[in-house]
Amino acid sequence: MVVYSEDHREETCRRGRIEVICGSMFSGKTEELIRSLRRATFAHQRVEIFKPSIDTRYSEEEVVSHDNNSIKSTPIDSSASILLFTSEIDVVGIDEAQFFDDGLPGVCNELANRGVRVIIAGLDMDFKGVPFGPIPALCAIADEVTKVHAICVKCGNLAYVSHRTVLNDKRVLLGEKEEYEPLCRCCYQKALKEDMSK
Ligand SMILES: Nc1ncnc2c1ncn2[C@@H]1O[C@H](COP(=O)(O)OP(=O)(O)O)[C@@H](O)[C@H]1O
Ligand SMILES: Cc1cn([C@H]2C[C@H](O)[C@@H](COP(=O)(O)O)O2)c(=O)[nH]c1=O
Ligand SMILES: [Zn+2]
Repeated sequence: MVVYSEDHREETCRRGRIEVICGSMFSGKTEELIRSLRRATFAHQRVEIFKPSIDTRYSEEEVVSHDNNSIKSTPIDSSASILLFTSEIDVVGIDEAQFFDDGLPGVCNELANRGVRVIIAGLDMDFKGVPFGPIPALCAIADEVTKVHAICVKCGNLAYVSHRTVLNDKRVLLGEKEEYEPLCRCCYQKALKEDMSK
């Protein structure tokens, strides 16, 4: 039996592919990314990990999950830089991909066409429920898309969006539990109504 995310043929054969892990905040995207990249390292594959340099939330140099799991990464400003670091690499991991520019899908396609396995984690939607940055395009060109879910902090159902709990309308606002809560569709609608009446 092949367990979810343990398809060893897909993990280890050298065929290029694009895998997207998306969902709301606290849905386990980074945990899943780190797990896949660690497994690739155990399989003696050459792994390189990138994150946008604006994401300094927990660490400048590491990808860090909400549970404090971490893995070393290279912070970069532009998706084009990924191509400079990835000759002789088998697996490329990218976290917080929603913050990258629209060149990212082209870069991932080029890597996959060269035979690289590309694993991308990112928010599918912003706090307004609008598809975020290059993630929709990445989902379209991906060989595999995994949508993960947090638990709605109001009712315990599966969450689908990250509700911003502080007053700020900018699309990019780094944050954690002080600024965001994962909510299901129903609780999100209620929360938006409450926000409007404040
Ligand atoms: N409401 C929640 N639902 C699910 N997990 C949560 C929640 N709040 C905190 N967590 C923690 O967040 C972890 C996932 O963190 P992480 O992989 O960094 O998520 P993401 O990258 O999607 O934001 C979970 O393993 C869990 O311990
Ligand atoms: C919804 C939303 C989130 N952000 C920020 C908040 C965090 O710093 C990251 C998401 O991190 P995670 O690993 O998925 O928990 O993105 C934002 O800037 N704008 C938003 O709309
Ligand atoms: Zn709910």
